Amino acid sequence: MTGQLLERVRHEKPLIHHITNQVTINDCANATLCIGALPVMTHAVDEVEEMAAASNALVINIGTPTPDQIDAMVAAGKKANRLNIPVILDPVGLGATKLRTDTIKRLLDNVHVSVIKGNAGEISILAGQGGTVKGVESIGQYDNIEASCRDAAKIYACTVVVTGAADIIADSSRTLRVGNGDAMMGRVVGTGCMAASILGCFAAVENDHVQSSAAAMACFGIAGQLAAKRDDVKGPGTFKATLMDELYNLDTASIEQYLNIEEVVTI
Ligand SMILES: Nc1ncnc2c1ncn2[C@@H]1O[C@H](COP(=O)(O)OP(=O)(O)O)[C@@H](O)[C@H]1O
Ligand SMILES: Cc1ncsc1CCOP(=O)(O)O
Ligand SMILES: [Mg+2]
Repeated sequence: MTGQLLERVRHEKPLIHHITNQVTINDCANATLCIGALPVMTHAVDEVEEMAAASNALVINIGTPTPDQIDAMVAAGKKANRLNIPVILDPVGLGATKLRTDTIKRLLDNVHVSVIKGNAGEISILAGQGGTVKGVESIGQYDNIEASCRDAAKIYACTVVVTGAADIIADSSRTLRVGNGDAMMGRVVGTGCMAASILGCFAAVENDHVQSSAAAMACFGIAGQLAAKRDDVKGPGTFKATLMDELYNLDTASIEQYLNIEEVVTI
């Protein structure tokens, strides 16, 4: 399934419209292209509805929010909803400032999102269970994060992905755990944002967003594992460049060898 979905991304080359932050915008564009889809990054209020309509998924990331950009996110999200184009939301830094809290509330009140992806702190806050986010980093221990992931999925009627050493993916009825990835992925800025881009690529080709999200996180994680093993990777700098190479070179054989997706049984 995961390998087939990757092949569909490469065959269909979905256009992934991003309205995203200034820090990792180039990383997201490259990760999208390397996995086999097409990125476009634009946030001008005057064109986002037209661009969203031409796209196969919309990724909204609030990493560096400005008033105009937030208006553009709402306009593009509403247009995507009218056309049944999946919307991925990355609530970067939710809880760190009032602007981020207000922005996520406005987005979720106005736009139906298909997938929300965040770190443990961000998702725990969304689930109403509180959390600490320092800048964009999740701080603290979240022992009930699988339950928080499910709660957030029920509240917002969507699929929720929590990233970490293992990624948790839930909707109202299923929970999956993806064990792929490497600790080096937490040592470079941008892997969380890139994960949202890859989630968009897979959501564009598969309507079951628990399946598409599990495949996306597994592929991204396997690329990270392969990059971390390479002799020419000496630290975060070479790791990040090599991660792009491994996304580009990822094949079915590596997916079959490394795939680590399990269903979490809940009572
Ligand atoms: N210790 C780890 N082991 C395996 N994968 C990791 C680890 N830390 C982060 N990742 C991976 O890195 C990506 C970004 O996750 P994370 O660091 O939690 O996001 P953020 O940058 O938003 O805080 C995800 O694909 C996640 O699976
Ligand atoms: C550092 C920073 N500040 C605002 S957005 C951003 C990038 C966050 O990147 P990621 O969460 O993907 O590591
Ligand atoms: Mg990070």
